[in-house]
Amino acid sequence: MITTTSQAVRVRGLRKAYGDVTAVDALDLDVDHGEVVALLGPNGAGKTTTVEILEGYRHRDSGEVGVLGADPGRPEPGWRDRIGIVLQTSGGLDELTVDELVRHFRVYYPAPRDPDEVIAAVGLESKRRARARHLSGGQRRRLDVALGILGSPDLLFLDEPTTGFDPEARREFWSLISSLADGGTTIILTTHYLDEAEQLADRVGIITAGHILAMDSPARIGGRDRDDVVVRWLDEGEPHSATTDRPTALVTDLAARFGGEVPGLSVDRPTLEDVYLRLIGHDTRPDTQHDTGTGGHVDERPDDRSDGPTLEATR
Ligand SMILES: Nc1ncnc2c1ncn2[C@@H]1O[C@H](COP(=O)(O)OP(=O)(O)OP(=O)(O)O)[C@@H](O)[C@H]1O
Repeated sequence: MITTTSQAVRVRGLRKAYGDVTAVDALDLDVDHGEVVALLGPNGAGKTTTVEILEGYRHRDSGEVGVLGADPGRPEPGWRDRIGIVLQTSGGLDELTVDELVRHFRVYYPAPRDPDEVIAAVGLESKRRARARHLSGGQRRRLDVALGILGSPDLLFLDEPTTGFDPEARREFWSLISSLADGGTTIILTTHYLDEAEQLADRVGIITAGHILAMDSPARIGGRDRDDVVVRWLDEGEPHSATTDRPTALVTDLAARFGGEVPGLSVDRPTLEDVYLRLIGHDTRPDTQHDTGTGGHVDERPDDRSDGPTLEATR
């Protein structure tokens, strides 16, 4: 049994196969208390299997797993009460109202939160008398979260929490999750939305073929912070761009050349999606075309301008 409590989750060499299919393969994972970690990966990468093993709902073939200091395969009394789970799809008891459902599920926890407080926390006060089957998709998801946090979990699992949400509902849901994180809840979420991972997660883990390919903060994963940057601007209405690892120097030169504001200036780092696709083997970023020999690559420039700010700005 793992006894360390310095981390909320510690996984070493986790393996799980379904017959011939290896779903999880030598996976290591560490999650600190209070951290929000997003697990990303293509369909069938092994995210759900991993999370279900952490939740104690699926047996592993081998490897060490510690969740809140216990082995989820042999949970200690009270362990499950410290975990909240919001599944991909939930249903049942749809004839009950929001109020009835929250009060109904309280009985499963030794020290449940106040039902009114939970309903308010997920923003469902105006729907407390609505039957679950009459809720919209986003409202239903909020109810799922209400049920997931009812026991004041130390660790909350969210499986693709905002699938099917409209943009406004997604933003509202993110602020709900952020407020739980601010309150110290450790959160592990799986998602296919890169912007969601970027918004919510302290660290993202990219899983492919059952193991973690990369794990870091959204800003640094895959060397994103060190990647070349694309600087774009307009010169007499013509678009120019350059790829450089020294964007500040380039923008400073451009500002000097234009005597102040650089028309149409934008400075773009690779998005989390760019990095994700590159890491899983689908690089969609355009190749650079010309090397200026100065740490900048000119991607694109009109043929009739051979000596504008483009090249000189990078020198
Ligand atoms: N109960 C099962 N029986 C047999 N094979 C399974 C079972 N559950 C998952 N698998 C297989 O294990 C692999 C990993 O599946 P898993 O559901 O963990 O992936 P995932 O990353 O969560 O995918 P998704 O993003 O599509 O939800 C897949 O090849 C899947 O077909």
